[in-house]
Amino acid sequence: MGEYESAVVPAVDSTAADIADMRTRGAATIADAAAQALETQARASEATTPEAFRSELRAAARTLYETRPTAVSLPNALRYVLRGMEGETVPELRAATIARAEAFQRDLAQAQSTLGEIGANRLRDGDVVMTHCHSTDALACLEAALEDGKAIEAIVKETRPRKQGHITARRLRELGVPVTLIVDNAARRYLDDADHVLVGADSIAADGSVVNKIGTSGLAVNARERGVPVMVAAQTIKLHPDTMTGHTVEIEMRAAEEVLSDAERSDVTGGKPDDQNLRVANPAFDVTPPRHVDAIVTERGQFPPESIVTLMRELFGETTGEPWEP
Ligand SMILES: O=C(COP(=O)(O)O)[C@H](O)[C@H](O)COP(=O)(O)O
Repeated sequence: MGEYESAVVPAVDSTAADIADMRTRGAATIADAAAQALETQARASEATTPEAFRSELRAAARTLYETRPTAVSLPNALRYVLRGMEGETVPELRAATIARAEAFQRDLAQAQSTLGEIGANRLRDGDVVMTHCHSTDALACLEAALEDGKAIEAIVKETRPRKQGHITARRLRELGVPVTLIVDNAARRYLDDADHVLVGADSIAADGSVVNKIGTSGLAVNARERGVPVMVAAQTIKLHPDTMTGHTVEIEMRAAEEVLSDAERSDVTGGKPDDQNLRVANPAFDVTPPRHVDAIVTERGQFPPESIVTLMRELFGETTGEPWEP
């Protein structure tokens, strides 16, 4: 344990646990919660020297960062807040960090609503949209289209194993959108009824590849074959700066129990739950190549995936490095 890790406040640990256990989930929501946790750390810090304050905030950032590896919005949020940690005294550092975290959360909400308005322009009155998982950025596009007075229907993929499609279906029903909920395996059949596939992203790589919930890439391949355009709604916080220098995005592997309960395992193994030759693979995300994506919609406009790198260079320069690095 580093010198300052013990000074990380319980609220940061509980935010980290909520992210790791997916009580807080979805890339934008994770980023928002992480910024909020750094703000809480800044407010609660009992550091008496600027060096101790900075170290505590970095330790908090590291605790948050180590929860889920795939969504780049998390390190991007941490990096953004820590870069604003400026000042010569503890009160100055505290005030600057709090202001920066608050600005981040405001900008995040604003970016989502701007993105929604841009994405809504792609949707016409009467369109049917197929969704996968639950993405607040994707829903922002649908919400803006509804506000424009367009009638929209949705085909919502259940999204195994965690069934985030239920969250999407609930939210869409709250908005008055007629929903057809389907199991993931029915997606190809129902693509014939869809005018768009609309998904979010956890990370977007410099070559325009989209990292999103497992099953997105298969959906995109089928949609391309069926001639249904694939639209990815992703705030620029989803752009992965490290991929500009050749790094790949780590795909999170989650617990076997999400796929197979203990009782099911016992059933499958004929009462031998310790059978080492029954393995469960549970990747949370996959990578959709740019050729299967029609448009990436951000708060800075809509981009063909191949040109997203120009936006990345503009926003991040050549930035890499871990968020907690001084
Ligand atoms: O893949 C997921 C969520 O996966 P999980 O449920 O494993 O977190 C979402 O499509 C993206 O995170 C975008 O969401 P948003 O648009 O809300 O950032």
